[in-house]
Amino acid sequence: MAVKGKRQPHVLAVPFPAQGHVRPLMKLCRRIASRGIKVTFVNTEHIHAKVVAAMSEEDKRQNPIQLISIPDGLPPDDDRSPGFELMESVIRTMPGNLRNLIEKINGRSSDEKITCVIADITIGWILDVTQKLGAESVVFQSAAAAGMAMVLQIPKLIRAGNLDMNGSVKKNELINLSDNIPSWRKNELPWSFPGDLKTQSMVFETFMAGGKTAHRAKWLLCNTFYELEPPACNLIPNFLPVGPLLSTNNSKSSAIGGSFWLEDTTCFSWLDKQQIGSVIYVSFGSIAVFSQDQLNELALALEISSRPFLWVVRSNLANGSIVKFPNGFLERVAKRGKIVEWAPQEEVLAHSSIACFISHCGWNSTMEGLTMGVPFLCWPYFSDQFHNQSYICDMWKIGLRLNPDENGLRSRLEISTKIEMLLSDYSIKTNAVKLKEMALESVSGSESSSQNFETFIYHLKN
Ligand SMILES: O=c1ccn([C@@H]2O[C@H](COP(=O)(O)OP(=O)(O)O[C@H]3O[C@H](CO)[C@@H](O)[C@H](O)[C@H]3O)[C@@H](O)[C@H]2O)c(=O)[nH]1
Repeated sequence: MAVKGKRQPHVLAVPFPAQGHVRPLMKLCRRIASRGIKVTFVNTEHIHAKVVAAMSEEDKRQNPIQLISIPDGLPPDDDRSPGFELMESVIRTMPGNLRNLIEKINGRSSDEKITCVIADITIGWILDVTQKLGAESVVFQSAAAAGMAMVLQIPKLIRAGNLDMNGSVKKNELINLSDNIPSWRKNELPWSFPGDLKTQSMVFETFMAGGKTAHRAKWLLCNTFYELEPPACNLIPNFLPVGPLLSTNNSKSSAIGGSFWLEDTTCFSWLDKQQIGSVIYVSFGSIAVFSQDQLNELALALEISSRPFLWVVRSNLANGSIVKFPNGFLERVAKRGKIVEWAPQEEVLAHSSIACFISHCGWNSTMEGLTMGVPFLCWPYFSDQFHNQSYICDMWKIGLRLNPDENGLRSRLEISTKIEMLLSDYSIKTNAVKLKEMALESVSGSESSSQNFETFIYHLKN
């Protein structure tokens, strides 16, 4: 309950413009809104259009948060792939656009005023602008607490000579934050863009700036739970892990919101027809791309495995080319394979027919898979995904790595062999079930993430 005479809370949420950032923040905002707090969610115009297009009419009617947009400064025909141009444009245009937006909202009436801004840590520096307009600052991390801890340690790592000013590891050594957090290797840091130093420097700079602001923020929220990564959580001041962030309803639609593509709900009737614990789910998030050779190897591995599979093949998965499958592949696997452009992933992973998850180890996929007790076959692509793989394989022991050959390819033999190894590994399955129980406990009643969320709601209202 808001205290009489106090301003009504009004939260403005600002994600970084990418699928893996928009979706978890939207899940959090839905939960906040479900507690009677007004939430306005700001996407770039380009992403706003995608998000709205992927919502059903019912979702739009039921959506408890207000969706609005600001320009991203890029020309309409830009493909807005994560990289230098997008980052540069966001840095150049977002502060001014947000200032104008907040001034406009605040000017409407005192009840409308923005009281709190939740910003993704990648663009955490915008909080320097919004704080001047009277809004409290809260930082959100859509990846692991370990990544957040790493960002906060950047100045120390530069002073110690571990990192240079481009965010590269100076001495070709491992970066270690604590004995119980997997080390980071060269090119596997959250800001790493191997082979593209210009983009990496810019991303590194924004992380550094976001980290500085985060030290001054009231709270640092994250889609993790304390029991999953205690040493990393302990390194972060004012930290409130509130994960796993799950969809708030079971309507088997895109009602969580925040999806950039229309979810193919025919997955459910297909999964219903498969045996319990039999289906290989294959999905690489929203950014990872593959060479045609690598796509062929994966397709042929799924064929060799003889198991049912559900494979998410985005139209842009083949690195700018049209996706092609090996000759006759689709016909040969037609009876046991389903290929979709975008799946309702969280619900798919929760389905009893799923046996394992071939994943790029994006943090959202990692949290969703572990919350559903699904073992992983890890295929990281860039950035934090390598560190997530270390968590999965070495720390939590709920998955296996895929090793590339001398040409950098994961061969059909490697993939099909590891699928069998994974599915016959009893200890991995047992660990996955234990972690699922831990994850679900953390969001139930009196447990850690649930309590942290209550603390945050109380703070917003009082
Ligand atoms: O068919 C699909 C495939 C994915 N998803 C969802 O899309 C999100 C994808 O997020 P994630 O698994 O984190 O992958 P990316 O899209 O690659 O996410 C980016 O953002 C993450 C969070 O910061 C980072 O961990 C990743 O490395 C980075 O690539 C998840 O919620 C999935 O459930 C679907 O709904 N349907």
